[in-house]
Amino acid sequence: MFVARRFMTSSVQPVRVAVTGAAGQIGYALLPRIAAGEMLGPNQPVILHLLERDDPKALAALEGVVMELQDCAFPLLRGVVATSDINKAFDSVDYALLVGAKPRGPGMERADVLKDNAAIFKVQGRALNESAKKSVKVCVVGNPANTNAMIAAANAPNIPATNFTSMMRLDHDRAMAQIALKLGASSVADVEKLVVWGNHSATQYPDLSNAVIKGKSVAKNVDQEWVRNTFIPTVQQRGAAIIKARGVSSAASAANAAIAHVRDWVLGTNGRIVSMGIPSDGNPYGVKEGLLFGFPVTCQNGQYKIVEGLQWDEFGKGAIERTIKELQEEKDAVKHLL
Ligand SMILES: NC(=O)C1=CN([C@@H]2O[C@H](COP(=O)(O)OP(=O)(O)OC[C@H]3O[C@@H](n4cnc5c(N)ncnc54)[C@H](O)[C@@H]3O)[C@@H](O)[C@H]2O)C=CC1
Ligand SMILES: O=C(O)CCC(=O)C(=O)O
Repeated sequence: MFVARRFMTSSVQPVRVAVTGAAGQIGYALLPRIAAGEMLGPNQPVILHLLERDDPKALAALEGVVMELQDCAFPLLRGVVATSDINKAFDSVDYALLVGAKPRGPGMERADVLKDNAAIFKVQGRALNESAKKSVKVCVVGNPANTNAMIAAANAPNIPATNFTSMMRLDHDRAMAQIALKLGASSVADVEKLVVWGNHSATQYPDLSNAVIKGKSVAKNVDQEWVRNTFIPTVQQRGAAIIKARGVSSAASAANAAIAHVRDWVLGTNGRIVSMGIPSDGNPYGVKEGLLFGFPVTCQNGQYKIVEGLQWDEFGKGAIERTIKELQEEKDAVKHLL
């Protein structure tokens, strides 16, 4: 299936954005926002490349999504390629949001979908290598996101490994919201210098030890009992809580986080710290190399940079060790795909 539509001309050249799993629930929440300019800015026209499984139901649903995108009459949307052909989907793309994968159900951990999903990311890494621009920026959302991003990078030798990132932003935003709720911040945006380290899983370490609200230390205004027994488990288990409540996994908040992840990477964070899953090679924190790990970063001119100099206390060191161990176990389980 191939659908392309032109609307109007502009002096700014359109960029190509691939979204996999485009007919899924995150895709449905994500695509109108990309087409509206929320991800790449209000002056940047886009051509969407939408990939779905070669399955009649999935492709019929995708056709419906394309019709709705047309019906929104987004001025920045300069074309839509809707396809189950992976090379067409990644042809000359500047950005790729790899969302399409099997979500976990109630009672499962994210690592439980590793076996089913890992193979998808080998194929997609290879196809990106063959068809995408060498400068393509990749954000992996499909779970387990960190390890999937590592697999895709390992199968795309012509694209810099640093261009493959995984989404930790939902965890970051969840943690910001919990702190703002606890301390009655007038806006979540007042919470700064928060970090979510490690894996997008129940071993992640949401770390508020450096966080501030309007310059005031968060850690000094909350007790350790709340941090360890409420804040950290709430953030770590939020995905499961949403699956339990909705019957399906988070979609609106996941799409929002994907938009924020790519927007900040491309347009910059103005000095604010955000959490991104990035290759651990050469990191200043002594995290084992060869992993895809959530780090604090700032972004400028389309590049991310790890924020240096943050400290972990003994509790933090233990948490970091656990999340490294889990990522290493995931890596060992997929070594045949690397
Ligand atoms: N990193 C994060 O913070 C989050 C990750 N997720 C993950 O995102 C993924 C997608 O979630 P939903 O959209 O809710 O799932 P969904 O099941 O609603 O949609 C997934 C879509 O991907 C498609 N798909 C599956 N394999 C594909 C392939 N090889 N190529 C192209 N399309 C393919 C399916 O046909 C389906 O339309 C899941 O793995 C989920 O666990 C979800 C929320 C947050
Ligand atoms: O939890 C899951 O497995 C799916 C959604 C997700 O990753 C999340 O909400 O954090």
